[in-house]
Amino acid sequence: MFRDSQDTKVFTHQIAQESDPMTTQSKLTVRGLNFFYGNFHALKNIDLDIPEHKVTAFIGPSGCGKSTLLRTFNRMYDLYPKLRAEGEINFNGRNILERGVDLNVLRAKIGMVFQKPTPFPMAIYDNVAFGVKLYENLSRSEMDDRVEWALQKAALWNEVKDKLRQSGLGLSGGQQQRLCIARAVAVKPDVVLLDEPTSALDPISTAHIEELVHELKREYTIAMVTHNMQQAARVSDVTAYMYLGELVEVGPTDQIFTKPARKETEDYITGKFG
Ligand SMILES: Nc1ncnc2c1ncn2[C@@H]1O[C@H](COP(=O)(O)OP(=O)(O)OP(=O)(O)O)[C@@H](O)[C@H]1O
Repeated sequence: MFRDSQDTKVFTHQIAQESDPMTTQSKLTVRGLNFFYGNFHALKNIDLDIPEHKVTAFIGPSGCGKSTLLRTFNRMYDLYPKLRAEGEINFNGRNILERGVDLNVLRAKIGMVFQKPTPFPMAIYDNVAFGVKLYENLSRSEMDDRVEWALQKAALWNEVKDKLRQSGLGLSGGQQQRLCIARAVAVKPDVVLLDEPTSALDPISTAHIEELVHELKREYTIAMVTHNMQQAARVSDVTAYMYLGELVEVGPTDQIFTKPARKETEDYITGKFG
């Protein structure tokens, strides 16, 4: 657990000693991705590799397309008519934008946590078990084990183990967000997408989630949208800067924040723009 910003710095430094994120095998490979909201061209020719077992952060001014890009990774946009993606997003040997992809399976493999905590109006236990029941036929004791495992992964078990039958809506905002993370990991995904997961949370809950993200990347690949550049610097291995639907620059987080290759990136991260 982070005690103060000094601890956060030490932790971030340790993480920075890990393998070069840009040479790590990629989990999602995006090529020539374009996205349209009706006639509006929201993502323009995106090429990007999301490295396995790393945290990739998307930054950029409001409306630049960060959330849109994240939502293409599990085709969340398919819930709405008139939205269209073209190009390739390769995941486990398949272009997930193709017809015929089973979206339920895709969303189990590429889970998503939203900006506002969204627990289901049901017991804490059932919040975690709900998705698992859709994909697996577990016995009662296997399900108990899975629920405990997921809540442990989300660093929530100790706080809720004595009240699993109480409503998830009775938890604090930070606990609710960890419950949503437990729900996402319970189905054993490969990738977890986090869309501004801490923007509705207080600093202590935010530190909890950031620490959790560090832990989760050991087993999962993480892609995260954040408005908070300090958070991107603290938490991510790779940072991607977007502007007006284009991917301006992507690279190791240390490099993007200290020696960006593009002037536009530098202007944004130094606060001259945006
Ligand atoms: N449902 C929609 N219909 C039409 N246009 C949309 C829709 N959702 C988003 N857009 C537009 O697409 C562009 C990208 O939006 P997106 O939400 O991806 O940006 P963002 O970088 O995540 O912004 P923010 O940081 O404010 O959340 C914006 O111009 C936005 O107005």
